[in-house]
Amino acid sequence: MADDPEEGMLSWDESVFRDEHVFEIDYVPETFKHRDTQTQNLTYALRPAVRGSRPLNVMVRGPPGTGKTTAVQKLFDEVGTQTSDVRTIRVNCQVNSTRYSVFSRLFEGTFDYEPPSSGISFKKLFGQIADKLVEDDRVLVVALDDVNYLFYENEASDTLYSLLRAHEEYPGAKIGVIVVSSDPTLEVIDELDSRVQSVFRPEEVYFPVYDQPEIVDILDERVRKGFRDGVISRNTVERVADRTAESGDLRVGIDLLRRAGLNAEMRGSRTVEMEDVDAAYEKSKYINLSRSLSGLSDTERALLEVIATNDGGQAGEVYETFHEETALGYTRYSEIVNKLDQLGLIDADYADIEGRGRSRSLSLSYDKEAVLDRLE
Ligand SMILES: Nc1ncnc2c1ncn2[C@@H]1O[C@H](COP(=O)(O)OP(=O)(O)OP(=O)(O)O)[C@@H](O)[C@H]1O
Repeated sequence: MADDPEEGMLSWDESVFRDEHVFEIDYVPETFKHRDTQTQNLTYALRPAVRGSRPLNVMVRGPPGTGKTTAVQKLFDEVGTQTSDVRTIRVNCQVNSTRYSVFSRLFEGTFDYEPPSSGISFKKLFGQIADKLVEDDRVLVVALDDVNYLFYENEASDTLYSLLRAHEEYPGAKIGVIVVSSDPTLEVIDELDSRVQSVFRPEEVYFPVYDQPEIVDILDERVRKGFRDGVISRNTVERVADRTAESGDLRVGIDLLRRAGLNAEMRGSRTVEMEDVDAAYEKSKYINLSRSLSGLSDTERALLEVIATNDGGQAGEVYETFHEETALGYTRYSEIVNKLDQLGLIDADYADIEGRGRSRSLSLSYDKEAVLDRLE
């Protein structure tokens, strides 16, 4: 086949990629540029844990795709190389969005197996985790990643309260918490109950969006590892970085490189050109949308679909259709509307309606077809 490639197609052993894996979501970059201050502050907060004491709590904030999860991952890896007396567990709150489910994950991280599926009380679950910590004389560091999802479900205060007061109920238990929020509009401390505020005074670490030159610098490593030599020019990488800077999310840039590479191959080209990047951007720009949608439950998706088909509709009318489809009541409906609004998927604005006072109109924040396509 390599001798006689069909016109316009690369043969199987020809590729623009050297290693496509570096563009995938679970790839942990070797170098972590432009995050020195943040890494230092995080390390400083965790130093006491390495010495066997309770670490400082930390609040990490910053928009999506600014390296927060990567920083925590790298920090936990580093702690692991220093000592085995600290247990580090990262909880993805998009998946584990209630106190019970956060603690189930902590149980799993502690014992290496899941808690009994028949269900045990929260108190028991917590007791077993704490007893094991004290027995092993280990410090536990919990990273609540995407903690904003706990707020959307009204579970943040209870979860933090349990973690922060653990040492009172279980003497000898040493737990530190890193909360990571990717919702720039969420005032984490203000939104907590006062009983939590009085015990939670975290160090703050902020992750700003990367600017265009920083993005070029960071993407350069992926380009060198992921593409064969000479496949993509500096100008084209600059274009990728321009697009990425518009969205502020580094994931857009990584996804753009991969899709542009695939587009080039589809054209039968051995080089990635501007046109490949521009075509890829039509998909890559929605990476954040896809990510938000992937965390939604069936009912949340159902409501979003109703809103999409009645884009700009009044909250009351949308509710009627939603209720017909799901039989859910108004309270649950309002909660989901708020969550979709907080996630940046919809805009729920109050407007004066003639003769009917003030009412909310619900409109999509993204292109309708883009949402409907991805909901299918
Ligand atoms: N400085 C950097 N160097 C190399 N890669 C980076 C850097 N910062 C982020 N990345 C990459 O960008 C992607 C997104 O980063 P990460 O998941 O850490 O962001 P985040 O801020 O946690 O996002 P979210 O808030 O949406 O969870 C990952 O693929 C990560 O490897």
